[in-house]
Amino acid sequence: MGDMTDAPQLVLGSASPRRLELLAQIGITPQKIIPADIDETPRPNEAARDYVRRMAREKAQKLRPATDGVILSADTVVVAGRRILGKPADPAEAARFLHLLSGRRHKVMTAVAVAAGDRLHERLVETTIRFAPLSDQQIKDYVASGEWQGKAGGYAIQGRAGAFAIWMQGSFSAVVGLPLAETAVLLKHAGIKGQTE
Ligand SMILES: Cc1cn([C@H]2C[C@H](O)[C@@H](COP(=O)(O)OP(=O)(O)OP(=O)(O)O)O2)c(=O)[nH]c1=O
Repeated sequence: MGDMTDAPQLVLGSASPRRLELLAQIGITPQKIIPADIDETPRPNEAARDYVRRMAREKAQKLRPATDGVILSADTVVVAGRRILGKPADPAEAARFLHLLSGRRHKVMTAVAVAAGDRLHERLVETTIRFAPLSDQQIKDYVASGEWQGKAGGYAIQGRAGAFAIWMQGSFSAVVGLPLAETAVLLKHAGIKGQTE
């Protein structure tokens, strides 16, 4: 049997292996993966919410002209007070981020954008997490593990940093990079269904 559906093709506009795995978790396999390389510099005084939405949107818009089908992209940042923490550039920055997050509450914001035809829909999901106080040694060991690489805020809750998170309110999948409930709804409206509906 060939492909009997007339569902549009799905293009995942992301280099994140987490986003691909999260989609697989709800039975969605993109036909193509095309990471979008955009300038991730926040504008002066740009609010975190505005920034993360703009990033998700710009990733989708960058791919739109050359890409048919439905495009899914997302962006995740950690927000501590008024500071936006993206992916640390090096181990020293990862350690600085973890010192900042130690013993405090912070937010993880993930925006997801779905472009279909000339329409673009987005959702922003915010999760609040509280970290236990982290000792210098814990931070050193964590940075040495390398798990901070490519992760907003310098940690991955789905790995050993799960032990740092003593409380959270929001969406676990959003923290890992893609809010599954909201993504499923956006994709369904664009004609793409997973195995959960
Ligand atoms: C806070 C946190 C982030 N992350 C990841 C999710 C994202 O992949 C990454 C944030 O970087 P992003 O810039 O959102 O995404 P990316 O560079 O990985 O991929 P692309 O831009 O191509 O879509 O941090 C975790 O995996 N676990 C966590 O606990």
